[in-house]
Amino acid sequence: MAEQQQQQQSSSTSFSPLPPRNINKPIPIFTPLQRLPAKPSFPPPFYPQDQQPSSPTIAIGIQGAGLQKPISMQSTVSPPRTNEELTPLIDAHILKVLEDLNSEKEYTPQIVKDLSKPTEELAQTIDHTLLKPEATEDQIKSLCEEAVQHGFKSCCINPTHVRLVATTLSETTKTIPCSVIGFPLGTSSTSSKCYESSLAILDGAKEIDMVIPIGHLLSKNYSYVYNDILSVVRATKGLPVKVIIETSLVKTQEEKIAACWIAAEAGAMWVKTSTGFSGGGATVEDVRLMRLAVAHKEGVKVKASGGVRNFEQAINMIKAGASRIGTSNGVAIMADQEKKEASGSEKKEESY
Ligand SMILES: O=C[C@H](O)COP(=O)(O)O
Repeated sequence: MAEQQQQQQSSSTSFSPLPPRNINKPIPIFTPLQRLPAKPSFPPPFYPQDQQPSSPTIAIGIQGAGLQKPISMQSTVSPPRTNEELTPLIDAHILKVLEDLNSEKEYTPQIVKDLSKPTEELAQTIDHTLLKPEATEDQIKSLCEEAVQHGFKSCCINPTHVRLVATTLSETTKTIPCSVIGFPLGTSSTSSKCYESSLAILDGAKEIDMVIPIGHLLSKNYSYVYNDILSVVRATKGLPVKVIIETSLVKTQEEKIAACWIAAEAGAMWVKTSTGFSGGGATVEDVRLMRLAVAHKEGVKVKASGGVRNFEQAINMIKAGASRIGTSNGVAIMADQEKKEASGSEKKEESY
């Protein structure tokens, strides 16, 4: 009875944002009901007019997060864009980008001026990544140590490791925690992605890398994809969101351009090629295409990720238009050239 009352109270309490979490404090143990904030600090997902859920009680996945009693939540924000509205805009954009692709002569990277050797500037383009499910705490700590040592931009990890990374990196501002969301499939509900993002941010994440619902993109259900990204962007309250398109599963240039346009329009700051978990990674062609596909939106950048193993590959990605490299080979990338230089000077010495 008391539990029932508590649930009812919880569903009718006025909403307030989650308090900031002190990352140095031990994590309290929550029951699912307690863990759920009285009201999520993210806005409810937006449903296009043509895709309103049949019952408002399923509009947000709160039941799955611990509540027995469904909560009715209707968005008070103006309705998002419908497929009918989005499709002609996307089709026009596809034509324009394909034209640009054919006519572009030259591109000069704005970042990393010296492309001949690893520099601090290059290190600051690297998201030092460990996303394997079996990653141990010691390996995550080593990831942080390497990132600090080389001056990488971020440590990119799964949400379960964000708190450890935030604590380990608390002395530095140069390297930040970056959490993947809906990773690696992108198939979790929009509400789950929002909630996952909110918790990751409370744990200390400073950037969010989310995976799009790929099947919805391939079904040309553009409004679903737009809504998914927009909801996460709003949940992150101004932190940069990178949108992973998973280019190995999105076969055509048209679909990749559509994904980039939607991400940029929905407020993402980055489009990112790959998770590294779906059998393919970043290619120079995709990075170039994605750069052109977001060029209309000032400030939106491209992250190349998946399969970038050495310095040369990293530089090729930057030359194609990547401003960030997501890689589990950051140390090798920085060492690669140093090794080449060392063996070069040995050869010189030998020849004297
Ligand atoms: O998001 C980044 C990727 O998972 C990194 O892929 P990688 O392990 O092939 O470098």
